[in-house]
Amino acid sequence: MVDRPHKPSAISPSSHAPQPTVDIVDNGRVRATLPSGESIEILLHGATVISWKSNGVENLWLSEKAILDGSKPVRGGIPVVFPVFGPPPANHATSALPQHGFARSSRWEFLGSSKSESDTPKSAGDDTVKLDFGLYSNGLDEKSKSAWPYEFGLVYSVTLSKDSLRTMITIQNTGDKAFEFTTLLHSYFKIKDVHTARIAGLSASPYVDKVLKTDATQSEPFVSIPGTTDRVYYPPGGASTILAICDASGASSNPAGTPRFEISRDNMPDVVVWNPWKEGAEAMGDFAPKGDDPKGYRGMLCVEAGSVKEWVKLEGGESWEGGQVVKSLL
Ligand SMILES: O=P(O)(O)OC[C@H]1O[C@@H](O)[C@H](O)[C@@H](O)[C@@H]1O
Repeated sequence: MVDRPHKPSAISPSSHAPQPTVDIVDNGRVRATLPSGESIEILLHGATVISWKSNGVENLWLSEKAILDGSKPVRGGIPVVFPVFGPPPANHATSALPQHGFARSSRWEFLGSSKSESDTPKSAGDDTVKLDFGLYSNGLDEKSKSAWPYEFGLVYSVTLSKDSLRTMITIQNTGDKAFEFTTLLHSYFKIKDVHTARIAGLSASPYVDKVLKTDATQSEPFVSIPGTTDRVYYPPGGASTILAICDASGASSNPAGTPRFEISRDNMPDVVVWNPWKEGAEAMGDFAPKGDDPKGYRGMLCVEAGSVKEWVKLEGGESWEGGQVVKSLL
C-alpha cells in the first residue's frame, strides 16, 4: 500500500463520530449502546434480550421477580423457543423436553459484534450494532442432549438500530439425521395498559384459543384482551402481514388506537398472543408485581412471532432462517 503523507486526517469517519459500544458484563451478559442513546442488554442464559431502550424508554417487559441466574427461563424480555413450542406432544422426538424446549434455558456463546457506523456525527442515527450468539448441540447439558439427540447449530443475531430491533435465528442441522422443530420469539412487550391494548394485523385470522379450548376466527378487526388470553393465530397471509400493538385509550386517527410497536416477520407465519391476567400471574412465582399493579399483567403483552403450526423438517446439512423486526414508535 502506498503511504500518502498528506492525506486528510479526518478521512476515517470513526475518528470524529461517536461509535456504538459493546460491553461484556460479568461474563454473563452483553450490552450495546448506540451513540444516539438506544441500548440493548442480552443474557447469555437463553440469549434472552432482557432490555431494549429507545429514547430512554424501555420497550420490553421484565418481571420484577425474573430469575436471571440461569436456573430458570427468564420471565420477560425475549426468550427463544426451540425446538418445541408449548408442551411437547407425546410420541414425538421432542416429547422428553420441557415446555418451550431448551434454547431459553441453555447458556449460549457470544460470537461477537459487528457495527455499521455513520460517517458524521449528524447522521449518527443511522448507526447499527449486531450481536451474534450461538448454541450448538455439543455445548448442551447432558439432560437436553439425551432428551433430544440431534446435531444442530443455532445462530441468533440481534441488531439494534435507532428505532428498531431485529432478532433473527438460523437453525442448521449439522448432523446426518433429519429432525423436526417448531420455534418462536416469546416477546414480552411493555405496554401502557392491557385493558386498552389492541393488536392490528390479525383480522379474519383463524386461531386456536388455548383458554377456551376451541378453534375460532378473529371476527373483530383488532384483537383486544378482555381477560386471560392464550391464542395461537395462523394468519392466512402468513408472515406477510405487519402486526401493530396499539393503545386505544386516547384519541387517534388510527382505528386501532395509537400504534406503539410494529412487528414485521420473516418466515415466522404464526403469532401467539398471551397475557396470564391477574389469576395466572398469581400462580407464577417469578411473575411480579402481582394484583392490578400497572407494572404487572396490565403492563405487559406477549405477541410472539413463530413457526409453530407445522413442524419444520431439516435434513442433514439443511438450514432454516426466520425472525422479526420490531419498530418502537414513541
Ligand atoms: O410459563 P412459560 O413456560 O414461560 O409459558 C408461558 C406461556 O407461553 C405462551 O407462549 C404459551 O402459549 C402459554 O400457553 C404459556 O403459558
